[in-house]
Amino acid sequence: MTTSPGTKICTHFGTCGGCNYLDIDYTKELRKKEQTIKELFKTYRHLEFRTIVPSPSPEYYRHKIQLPFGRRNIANKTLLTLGLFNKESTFVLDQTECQIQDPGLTEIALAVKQWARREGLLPYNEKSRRGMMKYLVARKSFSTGEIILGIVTAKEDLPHAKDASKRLHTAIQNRIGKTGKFGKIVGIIQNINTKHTTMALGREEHLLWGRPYIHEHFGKHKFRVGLSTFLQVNPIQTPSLYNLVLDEIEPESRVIDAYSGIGTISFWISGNCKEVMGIEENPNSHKTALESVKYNKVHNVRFRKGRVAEVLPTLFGKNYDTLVLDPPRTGLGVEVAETILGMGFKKIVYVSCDPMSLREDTNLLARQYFLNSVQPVDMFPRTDHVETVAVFRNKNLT
Ligand SMILES: C[S@@+](CC[C@H](N)C(=O)[O-])C[C@H]1O[C@@H](n2cnc3c(N)ncnc32)[C@H](O)[C@@H]1O
Repeated sequence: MTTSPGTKICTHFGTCGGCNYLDIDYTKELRKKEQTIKELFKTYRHLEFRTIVPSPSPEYYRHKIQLPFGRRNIANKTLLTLGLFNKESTFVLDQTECQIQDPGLTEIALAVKQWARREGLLPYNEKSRRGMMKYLVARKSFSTGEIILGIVTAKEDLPHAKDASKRLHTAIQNRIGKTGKFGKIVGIIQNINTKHTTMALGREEHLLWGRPYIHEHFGKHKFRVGLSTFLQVNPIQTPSLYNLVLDEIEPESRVIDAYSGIGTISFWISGNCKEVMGIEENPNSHKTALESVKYNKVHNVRFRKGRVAEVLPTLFGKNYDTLVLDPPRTGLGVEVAETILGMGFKKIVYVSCDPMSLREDTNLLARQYFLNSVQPVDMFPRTDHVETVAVFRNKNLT
């Protein structure tokens, strides 16, 4: 079996919970993903299945990492590890390489692990609730190469925080060098998460060095992105995804962009719209979206903060004709679907990162909307995940 020309299979493949398809040719992987979507939606009549959009790069595309710290016996020594969980989620791998992460982020992860070992820091243990180090979260801008990283700790008092963070900065600089080949570190943050939860990030942040955001560009729009806001992890493929949404927006449309994050889709489609209203619950994402309105001098985009289930009904009767949806993996659920059915949008463009919840939501919307097309987009090469853009039309308005 072959992968893309020149690709060697990662040492962790088979054990690591990250990749599923490193051992097959990328074209074969794409056909498998297309088949999954076709199979799931085969009972929908008159549906147009579009060909999957391949990622421009099936390797090194992830520009955000969220890696847990763990502990392993390596060469008869118990050592702190940093990497993804194994497939069975029973231990954290000692990551030495990764073929889907941006190489700069892999270098950062290696530097952080060496630093934590030298400092004698202990990984947090969920059972005993002892230890300090929970996660490394890092994000790199595709357009500027800027990198921020967050060390997530279980307690506030990182031992000798000031000196330890200086040593961390030096360790990272030494690892990634000054040529810019791996990117440029602009901020180091301590994020404190005292809760026993599956969420990586806590609410409290201390800036240890630099600034807490990177500059990222999408098309002609610029954003300042922090650690805790959502951003597509494959920025190389994101323009293709957003263009598929834009293609469905008729000129002078009045659009609601629900689950808008920092507003990247809202800004992307704004040139074709009379008005766009984004809805987002994460306060940091909402704040970033508002700042971006000023920063980019865009006058037809607005944002409301809150849960879609609560904000959407307040926009009833305000003449929005098109709804863009980009929910988390759980999808819309009954309450939001019922609200949508009561609002009479002409068209719905649904960006989904989970085909199963997309199918459930399609059934919920079926009373008033027929599914016109599904277009798979490969945002997550080498993994099982596949993104889909689905277009729905109102049965009463076509
Ligand atoms: C898949 S992301 C999409 C973001 C954006 N469209 C983009 O392309 O970057 C989903 C977003 O929905 C937000 N979210 C999740 N549940 C929500 C809810 N019930 N109401 C409003 N926003 C929600 C998340 O914070 C996240 O920013």
